[in-house]
Amino acid sequence: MASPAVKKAISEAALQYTKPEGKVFEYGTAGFRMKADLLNTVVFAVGLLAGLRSKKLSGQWIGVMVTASHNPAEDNGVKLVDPMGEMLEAEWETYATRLANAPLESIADVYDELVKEIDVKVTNQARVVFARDTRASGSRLVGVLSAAMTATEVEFIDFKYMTTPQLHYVVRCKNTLGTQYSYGEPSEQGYYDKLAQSFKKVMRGVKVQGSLTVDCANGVGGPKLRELIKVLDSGLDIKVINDDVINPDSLNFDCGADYVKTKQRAPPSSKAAPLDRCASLDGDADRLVYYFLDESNVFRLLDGDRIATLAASFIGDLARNAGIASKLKIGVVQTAYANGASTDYIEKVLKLPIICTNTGVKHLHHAALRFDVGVYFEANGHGTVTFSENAMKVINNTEPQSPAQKSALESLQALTDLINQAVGDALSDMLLVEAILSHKGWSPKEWLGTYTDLPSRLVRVEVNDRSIFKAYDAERKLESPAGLQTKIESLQSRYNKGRSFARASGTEDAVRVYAEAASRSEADDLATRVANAVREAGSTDGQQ
Ligand SMILES: CC(=O)N[C@H]1[C@@H](OP(=O)(O)O)O[C@H](CO)[C@@H](O)[C@@H]1O
Ligand SMILES: [Mg+2]
Repeated sequence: MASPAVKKAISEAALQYTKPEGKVFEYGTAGFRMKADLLNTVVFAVGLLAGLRSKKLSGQWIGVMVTASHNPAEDNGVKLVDPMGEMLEAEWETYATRLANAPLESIADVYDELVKEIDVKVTNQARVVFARDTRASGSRLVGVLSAAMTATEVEFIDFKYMTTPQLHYVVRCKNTLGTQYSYGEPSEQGYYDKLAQSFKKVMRGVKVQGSLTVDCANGVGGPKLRELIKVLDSGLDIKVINDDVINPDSLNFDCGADYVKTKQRAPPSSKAAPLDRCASLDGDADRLVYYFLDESNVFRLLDGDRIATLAASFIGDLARNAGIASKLKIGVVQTAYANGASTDYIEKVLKLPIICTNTGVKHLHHAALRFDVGVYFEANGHGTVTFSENAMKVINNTEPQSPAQKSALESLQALTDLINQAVGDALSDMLLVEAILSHKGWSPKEWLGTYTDLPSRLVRVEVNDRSIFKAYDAERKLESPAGLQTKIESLQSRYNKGRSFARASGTEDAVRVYAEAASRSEADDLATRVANAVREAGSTDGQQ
């Protein structure tokens, strides 16, 4: 049971805030996310829960990140990070939702109910690290977070501005410090040094060709990339663009990974010439996409599926060259949004197993852990590679029998440090891509040439109640509304290589429809027809 003093402190601190009327909060795929001025009481609840989570886990460090990623500048959000740098355990999402919806007058009681229900030893230590992106509302919100933690006597460290993956990194470092699993120095500098040193190792004997233009979405990735460049002594020429963090409205405006992926075009501010290598980060630098203009000035996108295939093929080659391929189960994790051509390429050319999961990185991450080397990416650019304990052992303990084997093993070792295994990380993924392209001697054109994407279309459909759209089979099929799945299947069968599915978004009040087919017009046509069917099912079902 929480002490009366702590309960009183919670109540007093809570009453400084006002709960937005009639709003129901839910801890979704990306934590809580909404207009920043509605977030005070939610962040307060998250501060309380972070302390409880740490106490429950015997004082391990928990992270709290204040960000709304690629959303507009006026939004903000908050999410919790578990001890190994992974997303909050699913069961705790419901506790977060409960606390966030508790009336302020009784929030201390709800806190106490949770203490009993989850069986938290309140006398345990609680330790939390937090950081925020560059949104103007961030400083107010970390103030609220600190108030909740002060009331509940939680020890905390404010890491100020950080990218989301940097915070995940720090959390994992804090909890592994001094153990055999030590992940690194728990500081921002420690993060840069680890990336720079491992990149240098991976790049031994190869040279980067040309320069890389990086669009930082005018978010926290800009200043952080500049810090990274200071320690990257590797011949990589990075041109930083869209790194304005002074003008608050510029964040994610006409730039960034989400803009590039959804609009299928370069940011208007980009001055890159044809065949120049370009990349875009999102607002909190956990998403990355590459692109270039071809000889005819046509925009060419290299998205998360492309990064996954590039990484899987490179790691597969290294494992073969190191003579350890038979000891490592390498696999790829995708969602239904992965382009069918990438899935085909992984199965038929790379000959690797694939797992398809629900949308949301936590699902992909979880599935990736089933492989020794799990390469996972969402098409939109979230992703990373995980290495199992067995993989680490094999990579670190195999005695090389030849110089070629030695060099492949050293590259693999360096890759395990270069890759942020805690979470998808745009800066780390970017160095990974640069290293692979350098090793292969590829420009983005050769990378694009590995396979041809099927034209695809993503449509957002607003319906009365998206909760009636219930998906199964890794969200590739719908069990309700009744009859809709049959209709979608009949529509897709009319198109060459047609594939389409619809699912309720986990982050927006809408149903997303995806369609791909052999030609642009067929993909567009299929998407439109399925979207119409969804709209119709959404409205008739509401009236029944
Ligand atoms: C099609 C799509 O891009 N969906 C995104 C989006 O999820 P939805 O559940 O589709 O709204 O936001 C998630 C969180 O950022 C991200 O993980 C996911 O990939
Ligand atoms: Mg993001």
